[in-house]
Amino acid sequence: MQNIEPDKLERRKVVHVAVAVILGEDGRILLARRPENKHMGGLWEFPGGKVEAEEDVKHALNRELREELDIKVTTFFPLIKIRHDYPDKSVLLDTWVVSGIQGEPKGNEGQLIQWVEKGNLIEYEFPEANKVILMALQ
Ligand SMILES: Nc1nc2c([nH]c(=O)n2[C@H]2C[C@H](O)[C@@H](COP(=O)(O)OP(=O)(O)OP(=O)(O)O)O2)c(=O)[nH]1
Ligand SMILES: [Mg+2]
Repeated sequence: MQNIEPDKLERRKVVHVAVAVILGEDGRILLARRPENKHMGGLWEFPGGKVEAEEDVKHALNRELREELDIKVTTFFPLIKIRHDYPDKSVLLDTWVVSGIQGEPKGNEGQLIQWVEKGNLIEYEFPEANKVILMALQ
């Protein structure tokens, strides 16, 4: 991380993000590629998005996967929460394993999606905060 003045960091609001490690029946994990024009654009991510004001994180998880992938979540459990300070933004990645879904995931917003073997995840370029998620999955 670049240097960010400590008092500036303290005043920042943290963006709460619902993040899904979607496990297929064959054990592969679903990745999506972030659009170029967005924060962390062009990098691979676990699907998900911002928790809205007054929204419960579980609701956000279900809503984001319906919006982004057109699937329904049936089984999920918490994995890890990661607070990370990017130079321009602070996030709380509220990360869940989704082990049951209904429907076949589609890149509903034009994003590339790909099922990846756990052992091959290291070949993909992720945002910095994801390192901890990748470690938690080992
Ligand atoms: N979904 C997701 N976001 C991640 C990951 N790693 C990571 O640093 N982020 C960051 C990037 C963004 O700053 C933020 C998520 O925002 P987002 O752009 O996905 O939010 P969203 O789906 O609600 O989209 P929008 O509000 O821009 O339309 O979290 C990840 O693995 N998955
Ligand atoms: Mg998103």
